[in-house]
Amino acid sequence: MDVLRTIMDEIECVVSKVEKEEIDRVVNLIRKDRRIFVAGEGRSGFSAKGFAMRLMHLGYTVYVVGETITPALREGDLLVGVSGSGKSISVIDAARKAKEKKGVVIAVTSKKESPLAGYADQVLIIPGTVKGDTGESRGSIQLLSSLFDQSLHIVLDAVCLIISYRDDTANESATGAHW
Ligand SMILES: O=P(O)(O)OC[C@H]1O[C@](O)(CO)[C@@H](O)[C@@H]1O
Repeated sequence: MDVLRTIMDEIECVVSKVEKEEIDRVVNLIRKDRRIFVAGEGRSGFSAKGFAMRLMHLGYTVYVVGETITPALREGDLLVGVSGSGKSISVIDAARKAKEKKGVVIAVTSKKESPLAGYADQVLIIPGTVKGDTGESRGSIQLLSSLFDQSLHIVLDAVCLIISYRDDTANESATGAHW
């Protein structure tokens, strides 16, 4: 089996199923006049941090939930919770707290019917295989949540690219924000 070819085909299949309208609504919720918090566990957390870093390069005020100096979320702030399964407790908890504080919640997940999605004002469904999927329904040769993780990274980069077009942010300016 050509493993690389199969992985590329799997990613293309998942990314092609992401709703463009959901991406547009997510882009519209990301504004410079509101603070943005990201939350995620494990590999989902790594992608959430990558997303936060790129938004910082684009001039947004971004924090990672759980980091040492992350402030409290306030009314009107945005939480982007990332969980393929939609079941990771710390991410659900962050979403619940954000709603209690009258924040806006985006859930980036594979599962529309998950606990995380239940707290969301807006979902971004990336229908890639996640760790709990079993049998035929996995639809992937890869282990655990790899297919979700890979597709997630591409979709969040697409969100950042669309934001850069909207804000007219050039590569040079983003480079200037890089450490
Ligand atoms: O994306 P989820 O479902 O919240 O899972 C978070 C992480 O949990 C793990 O199973 C273990 O950290 C990772 O594989 C996964 O990225």
